[in-house]
Amino acid sequence: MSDKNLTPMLAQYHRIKNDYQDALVLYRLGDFYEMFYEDAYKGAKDLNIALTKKKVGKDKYIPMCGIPYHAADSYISRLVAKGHKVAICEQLEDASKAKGIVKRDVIRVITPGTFFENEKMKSALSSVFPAGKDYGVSYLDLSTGEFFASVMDEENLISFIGKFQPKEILIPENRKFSFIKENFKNTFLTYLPEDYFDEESIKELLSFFNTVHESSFGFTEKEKSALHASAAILKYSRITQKSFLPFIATPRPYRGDIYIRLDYSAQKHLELVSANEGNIPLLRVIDRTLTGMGRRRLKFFILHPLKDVQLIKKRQEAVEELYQNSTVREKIREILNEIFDVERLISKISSGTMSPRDMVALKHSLKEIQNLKKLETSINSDFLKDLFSKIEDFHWLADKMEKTLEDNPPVHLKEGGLIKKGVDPILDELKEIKEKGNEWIKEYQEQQREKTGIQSLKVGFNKVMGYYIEITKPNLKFVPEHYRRRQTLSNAERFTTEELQRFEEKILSADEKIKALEYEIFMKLREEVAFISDRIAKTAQQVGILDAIQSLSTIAVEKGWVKPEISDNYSIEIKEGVHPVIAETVPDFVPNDLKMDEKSFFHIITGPNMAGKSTYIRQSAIIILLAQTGSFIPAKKGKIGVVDGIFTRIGSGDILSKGLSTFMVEMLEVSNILNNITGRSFIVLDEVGRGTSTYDGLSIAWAISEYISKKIRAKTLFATHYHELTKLEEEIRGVKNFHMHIYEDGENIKFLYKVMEGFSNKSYGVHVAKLAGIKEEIIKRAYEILYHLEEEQEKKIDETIINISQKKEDYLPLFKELQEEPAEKEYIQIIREIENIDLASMTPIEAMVFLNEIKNRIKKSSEY
Ligand SMILES: Nc1ncnc2c1ncn2[C@@H]1O[C@H](COP(=O)(O)OP(=O)(O)OP(=O)(O)O)[C@@H](O)[C@H]1O
Repeated sequence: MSDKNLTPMLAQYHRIKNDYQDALVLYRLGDFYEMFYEDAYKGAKDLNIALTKKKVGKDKYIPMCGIPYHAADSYISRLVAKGHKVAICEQLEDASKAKGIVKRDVIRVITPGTFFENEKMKSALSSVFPAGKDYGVSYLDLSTGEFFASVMDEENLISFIGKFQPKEILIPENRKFSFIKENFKNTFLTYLPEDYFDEESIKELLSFFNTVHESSFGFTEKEKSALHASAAILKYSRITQKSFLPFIATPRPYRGDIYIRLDYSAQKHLELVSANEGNIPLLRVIDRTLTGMGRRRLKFFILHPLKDVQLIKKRQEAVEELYQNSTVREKIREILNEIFDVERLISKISSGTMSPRDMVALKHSLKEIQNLKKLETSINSDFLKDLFSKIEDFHWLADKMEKTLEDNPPVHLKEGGLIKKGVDPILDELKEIKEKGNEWIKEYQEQQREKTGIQSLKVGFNKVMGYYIEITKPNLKFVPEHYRRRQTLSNAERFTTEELQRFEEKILSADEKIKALEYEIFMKLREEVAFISDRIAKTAQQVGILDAIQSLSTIAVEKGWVKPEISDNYSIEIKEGVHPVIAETVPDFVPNDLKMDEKSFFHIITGPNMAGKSTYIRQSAIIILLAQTGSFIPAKKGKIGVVDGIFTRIGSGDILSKGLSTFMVEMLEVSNILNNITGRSFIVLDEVGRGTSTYDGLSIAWAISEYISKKIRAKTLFATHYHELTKLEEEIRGVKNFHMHIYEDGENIKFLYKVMEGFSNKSYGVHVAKLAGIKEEIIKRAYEILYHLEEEQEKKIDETIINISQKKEDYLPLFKELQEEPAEKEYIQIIREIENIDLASMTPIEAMVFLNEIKNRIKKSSEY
């Protein structure tokens, strides 16, 4: 449609919409935001509101739906949560004063990753830029200003996204990166033109942070792609947020290499920060933080256990100090309890969304931070000393805010009542006029009562009429002539006088001036704070770390946890460890030990269903993880030789949602583990091989166990129902059998939840079926069948195992070849497999999975 055929309003709408094709344009019309055309269909559907029509000419209508301006926030939240981008198109001039069509433009685009003021959404952005086989990746949380970037491989990238859970990921438009989509179904991908990531954008990034050289951010030459990713994230934020752009801290390198490898599966399986339905995540159980900053920092600690013994010990000393010194700990907690989320408050400053009440909250927090700073002299550990030295005292600013701002200001900026007396002489004078005005009114009312003799005469005010004199009907006969009638009510009439009108003008103009001046003074104060917001943000960060540390000390005191001994040794020893989450809900939780060293590092754990195997192997991983974050541990005693990664393969998780078969997902996860482990890793395997036929499953479980225990020698806990695996103990040094102890009394068994040496050769599956209430006659029959099968199988398996063990070379020639010339053989094998695949019958996902597997295998082979 050409502009000529459109009404002026629609022509304006089309011009604006043209620039925001990928967003829903909310077009302000009086008290409503309207959506038109396609946007109206989408909006009405996703908000479940009525789709209406707008008349745009004779017999011409277009689809429309609208949301009220004053309730827009909640509607916008719903649209953004559904993955829409929402362009807010405002009226830029007063409609009553506009000549012709009111000027309008988009003042901000809200996207899933940039809705920073919405606390529920937890919006954050990431961007990914390819760098050879690696990726530059950047993360920005606009609600706190936290901004960091790094370069990493695909596995680490998935783990990174899993840890930080950005709501929106920015990607160059010619790339697909479908592995991101596959792993993070609920994350929105935004494809951006290449120039968002180019050198020019890096220059803009540098100038935004007033620096001329990239090295000032601390990135090395090799990390250039992290800058490309950061440049895109900043550009996108600036373009979408416009004048609403909040505070953004200088980007810093995220040094993944000081942390252990904790892949995405392990984060999920161990239920660290989020859990499957019905379960509670670890973080929620151990969180004793008192501020938003602390909560975020504790979450970071849990997802980033450290590798370096010295770093762990330093943090541990801090936790220990506050553990022992209850006076200082309680004092710190008292103060933290009074501190608001300063990181969030600061981010609001430059976006202009900071309300007077936010400013009072900031003042209050800065005062409390000053009290915190006073505790510096009571602190001894290096870690806390260093932390306190970085907490800046902003009492001068808090004092200034105290002197300037009213203690209980209104919510809105333009209502007045923000600024205290004594700040500005002109403001004081105006306020005096206003106050005197109230007295004047009282006197005037008295005077008029006397003059007219009407005792019920009232001088009142309302927004529409201004000041008036109200006289009840029976007294109308006494009204003097110079009174001018303004309004008739049912039982009274309202009048004004020249004198009263003159007074009104003076008062109202004073009021307007007061509001304008108060606003100006507030904005000046806000600017002053904005000027040093990066310094305040740095202090807030330290307060967050302190909060996380005290939280670890507090939970340790509360639950009687102990400080583990951390070392570079290979061995791990945990005495009477418990699962910190399950022990909360199970009243008589049975503690268990774990002892691993060079002679016993691959533990095969057997035992019936429901006997506590999974709980035990997960609790061991969680205890090691906690120890390496510097935390105390839920045990009687612990000696932890640090691990460089925690890997898990547990349960079936979200297999169906991936559209892959159970077994395929299981094997993908195992393949990832095998590709990334070292001799210093800790592995938890729960029933690997269960998803396929018994013999396939057993063979794979057997081969994996051999590989890990012989070649890699990584500490492993393997819970399994394949009792045949327990034979490995005789075969391989370091493999040891354990079982969950059961008390057996005839047909009845009792779970004791105790891990004991040796294996259990019974699975008690039929017994569990009985517990579940399956009919007695079926249970009886099952026992009969079981008895025969067990006898048969025992014989067979024993023979087979002797054969595999003694004549492995004869039975498995390929196995032997692989061990001798692994790389070449693997390459030949891969070529053969590629020749044989039937592309036509593969889905794109299967093809991707195949390709990914090949890639991993080539990578693995080249490492031999
Ligand atoms: N140490 C313990 N002390 C007390 N109760 C426990 C202990 N460990 C586990 N339990 C209880 O037993 C239940 C089953 O534990 P878990 O899931 O670990 O068994 P499992 O042996 O892995 O079973 P399956 O083989 O069926 O997966 C837990 O939900 C918990 O209630």
